[in-house]
Amino acid sequence: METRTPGLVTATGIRRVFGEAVVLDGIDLAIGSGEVVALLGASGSGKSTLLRILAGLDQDASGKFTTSGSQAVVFQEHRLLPWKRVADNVALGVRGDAVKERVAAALEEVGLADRSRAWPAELSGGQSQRVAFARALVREPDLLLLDEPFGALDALTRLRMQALFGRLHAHHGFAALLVTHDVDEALLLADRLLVLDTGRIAEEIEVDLTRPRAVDAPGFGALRRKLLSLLHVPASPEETGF
Ligand SMILES: Nc1ncnc2c1ncn2[C@@H]1O[C@H](COP(=O)(O)OP(=O)(O)OP(=O)(O)O)[C@@H](O)[C@H]1O
Repeated sequence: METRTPGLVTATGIRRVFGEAVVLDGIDLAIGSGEVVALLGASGSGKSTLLRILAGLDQDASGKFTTSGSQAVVFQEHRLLPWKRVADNVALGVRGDAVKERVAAALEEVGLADRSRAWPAELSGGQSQRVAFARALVREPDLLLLDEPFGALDALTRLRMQALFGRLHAHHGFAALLVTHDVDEALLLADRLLVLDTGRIAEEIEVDLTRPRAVDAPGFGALRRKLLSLLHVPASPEETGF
């Protein structure tokens, strides 16, 4: 694993308003080298807004933040250019030496070495999202910003993609901020969880589960129940009532 820059993101007092609505109201956040941080919260709690601010895609927030190292972003939708073949999509905007070889290596890593000449329209949703990951990897990011990257995939493909993410992280050691609605995904992948509620980070949880992780490993269920309760989701038979 390569050595990465420590303290990739440091944010203090991030505030974002849309008209009258205060969406983020003083967010403090730090992401260290190689750390995977999952960001959870109800729909509309401001997860994507925070990710967009950190990615530099929303420049109208107040507060302070610094980032160091290189970044890549993966969205829920793959955002491939339909008129470019897979390899050309991955290579888009990449500079430096041996781009062709780096693109081939990234496609190999996501299991799509044989689809480099395909058009995006010829790929399944899961394959398209693999290409989106290859496009991020080829930039050799210190930090990946992931906005529900598996949210549009069917349940089985999502599990495969989570495993792929785990392998890529173990190999490359990038840090990641993972916006997700999926409690199991957060517990499988993250070192730390942040729960957004009414504009603030309401809860921060260290995930002290050993790796490799599995949903039926000891401790997983207890953390899952705690997280669902923080997210106000009924989990026990008494709460679900059916
Ligand atoms: N460009 C915008 N203009 C006005 N309001 C916006 C804009 N972008 C986001 N918002 C509002 O900010 C709030 C937070 O939106 P955001 O997309 O960050 O939430 P989220 O937690 O990612 O939601 P979801 O989980 O449903 O994707 C919402 O109330 C949304 O309507």
